[in-house]
Amino acid sequence: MTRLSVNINKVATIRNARGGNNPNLIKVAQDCERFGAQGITVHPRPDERHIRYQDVLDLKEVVTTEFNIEGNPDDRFIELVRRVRPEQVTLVPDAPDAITSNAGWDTIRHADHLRRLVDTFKADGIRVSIFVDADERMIEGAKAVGTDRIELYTEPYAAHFSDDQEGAIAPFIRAAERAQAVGLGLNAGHDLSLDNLRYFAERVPGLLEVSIGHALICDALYFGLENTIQMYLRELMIA
Ligand SMILES: CC(=O)[C@@H](O)[C@H](O)COP(=O)(O)O
Ligand SMILES: NCC(=O)COP(=O)(O)O
Repeated sequence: MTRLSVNINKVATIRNARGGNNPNLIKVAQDCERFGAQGITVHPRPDERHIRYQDVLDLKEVVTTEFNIEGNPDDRFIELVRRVRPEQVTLVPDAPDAITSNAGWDTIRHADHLRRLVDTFKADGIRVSIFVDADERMIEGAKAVGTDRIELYTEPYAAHFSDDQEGAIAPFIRAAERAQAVGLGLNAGHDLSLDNLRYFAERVPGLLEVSIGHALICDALYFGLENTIQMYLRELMIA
């Protein structure tokens, strides 16, 4: 079964808009878990425009499901992750000025850097996932640096889903098969939604986890957080 990790970045974005503590990120994380989420994902960025570094420390005290910290491994991020020791760290190569993550790693060009990071985090007992495009060479490169899992960057799938479902999913099926063949665990995320999630989860083999934030929090405005999480979980309950 594919697990749902709820990315709560957008909740922090709303909180930060007024400088107070409404909505309370800690309570939202706990409620996501109570409503069925099997993990909590955060993606702190250097400008702390949504998740603050202190949030990550505070969340560590309360999250009882899988805690997944995503981000670009600069020195501050590495120090934070090593201090918090979440169940999983996901390495994402996003530039500090990127609006959101917009590409996976070139795991061949950055092999030495990634290998050092993987070794460091694994020595701390943290599972490592590397964010990659649905490109078989990049998956083989990820395997070569010793990561436990990869996270497939699903924005291209989401962008093409409405006009060509089969074409949109094809590279992701190939990528997943490659990951399985080389023995890597498989996560996926970015722009997954109630529209495109079931089709993805039904067709991509070995999908262990999806992390979903933007669309899920938008849906919660209409359906409420509890209903929304249940709706996403239903999309993942595939016989
Ligand atoms: C790696 C990934 O795809 C997500 O973590 C995404 O980057 C969410 O970040 P934002 O909420 O800042 O868009
Ligand atoms: N890793 C992807 C993630 O955490 C959430 O991405 P999105 O659903 O906010 O696009």
